[in-house]
Amino acid sequence: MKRIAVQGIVGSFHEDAAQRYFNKKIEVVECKSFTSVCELVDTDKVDYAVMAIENSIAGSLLKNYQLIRDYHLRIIGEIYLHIQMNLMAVKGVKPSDITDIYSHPVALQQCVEYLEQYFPNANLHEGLDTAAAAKLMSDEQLPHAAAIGNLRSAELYKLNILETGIETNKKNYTRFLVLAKHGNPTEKANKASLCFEVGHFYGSLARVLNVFAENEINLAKIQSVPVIGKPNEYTIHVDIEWEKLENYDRALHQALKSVSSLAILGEYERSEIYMHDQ
Ligand SMILES: O=C(O)C(=O)Cc1ccccc1
Repeated sequence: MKRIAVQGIVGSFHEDAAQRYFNKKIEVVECKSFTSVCELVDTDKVDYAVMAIENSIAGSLLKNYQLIRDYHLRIIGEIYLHIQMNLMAVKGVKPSDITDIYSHPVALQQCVEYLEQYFPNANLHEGLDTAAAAKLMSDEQLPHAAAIGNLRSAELYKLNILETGIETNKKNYTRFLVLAKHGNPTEKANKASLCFEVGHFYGSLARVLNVFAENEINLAKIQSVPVIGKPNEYTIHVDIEWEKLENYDRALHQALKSVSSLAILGEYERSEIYMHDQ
C-alpha cells in the first residue's frame, strides 16, 4: 500500500484530498508541518505527498512553492477540492454556550462573515489543521467551544454539526499538488509546472509569455515568488496546458532562449475543478 504524507491529521482537508486522489488505497502519514512532509518524501519514508498550493480566497502558499524547489520534488498530479466549512461541537453544546472557536487559520478566514455575524465576541484559536481542532473538542469534551472543519472530521471525532456551509464564498476550492521524489513520465500529461528567472529589462517576461501564446499553450497560472536573500529578484512559476504535445515541446525549446535557470517541476495530467460533495 502506498504511503502518503500530508500536513494534518486524519479528517483534515489534506487527508481528504489524498484519499480522493489515490482512491482510498493508501496509508496516510500525518505530519505537523509542510517541511516534514517534504522531508519524508526526500528521505524515501513515504511514496508521495499531497500538499496545498493555492486557496481560492487566501491565495497561493508561497512557502510551499519554495519547499518544492528546496527539496527538488516533482509534481506528478493535482487535485482540486471544494472546501465546505461547518461548525461543530460535542454533544449538548448550544450556539449560545460557545465562547471559543478553533480551526486552521485559512478556515477561520474563510468563515469570517459568519463568525462576525453570529460569534462577534468569540475567541478565535488558530491550530495546525481543522481535524486537530475537531479532535480537541472530542478529547477534551469542551463545553464552551466549537471547531470549524469538514463533515468527515465531525463524524470521525463524534461531534454534532451546529451549522453547515458557513464559508463566505460557496465556490471555495483548494488546489493540492501530488509530489514525489522522482518524476513519473505519463503519456496522459497535458499540463506542466515550470519555474524560471528573467532579466531586469523591458519585455523580458512578455517575451517568454509570447512563446507560449504563439505555440497555443494556455497559461493556467502565473505566480512570482521572491528569491530569498536577493531583493527585487523573483522566480516566475507558471502552470501551462496544451492540447498537442509537440506544441509544448516546441514552446519549451524556444522559451529556453529567453529565460535563465528554467526547471520543469512536473508534467502531469490536469484535473478539473470538481465541486465534490463531502
Ligand atoms: O486544516 C485542514 O484540514 C487542512 O488540510 C488545511 C486546509 C485548511 C483550509 C482549507 C484547505 C486546507
